[in-house]
Amino acid sequence: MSLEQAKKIAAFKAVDEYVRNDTVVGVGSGSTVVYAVQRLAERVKAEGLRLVCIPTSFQARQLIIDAGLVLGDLEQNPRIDCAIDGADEVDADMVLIKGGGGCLLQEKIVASCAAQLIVIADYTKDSKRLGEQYKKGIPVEVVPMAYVPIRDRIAAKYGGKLQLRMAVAKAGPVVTDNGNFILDWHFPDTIVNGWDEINRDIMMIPGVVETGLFVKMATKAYFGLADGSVIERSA
Ligand SMILES: O=C[C@H](O)[C@H](O)[C@H](O)COP(=O)(O)O
Repeated sequence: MSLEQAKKIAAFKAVDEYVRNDTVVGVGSGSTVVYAVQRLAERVKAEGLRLVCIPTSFQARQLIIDAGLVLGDLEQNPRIDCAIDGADEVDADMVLIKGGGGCLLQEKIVASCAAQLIVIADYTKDSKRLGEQYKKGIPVEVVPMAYVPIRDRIAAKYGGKLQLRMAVAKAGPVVTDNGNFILDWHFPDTIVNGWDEINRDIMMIPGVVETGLFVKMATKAYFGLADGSVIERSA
């Protein structure tokens, strides 16, 4: 089974188990969420479900609109029943790295408004510790004018290297949906836990907007496996 199939079975299972009539759904970002939106649209059509979908990015908004789903926002729906989102890595304690695709701030806001954050992923995201499989570091979204002092402070305190994420089809850095830059922190592999404190500490640096560390947020994770099965992990 391909990686895409593994993403799809995880996404379908999450939607089937968590979404029912009148659910307000947070729609995450990334390549796995595409399958979740596909399944939401299929079920709306087949079962006549009434759903409201709250996007976590420009991409998610487009997915919702293109699928003909009802688009909502936090002004009208400050309480979300479940947010369904991908992850770059999930550790044994259900700490997540997110933001590999540049979306983390709105994802964390939406997840914080949700009764449940459900992670959907393929088996390459399932790790004992962060950095075991995902090698692109922990994204930190920062106000552009502050990227150098923030970079230097995190490196001085915790070690490792922080790289300004550069755009591919544009000269210069990636600019997030919120107009910010992203520093990817390639943290030293001596850091294996204590992410809650590290996250809080980094968040206190002026100019840090959000980190891609999601600690104590995910309630359940579905991992699609190569053999066609899906395993679940709960917080
Ligand atoms: O910035 C992107 C988001 O945090 C994604 O949810 C995360 O990168 C996982 O994306 P994918 O499902 O494409 O692996």
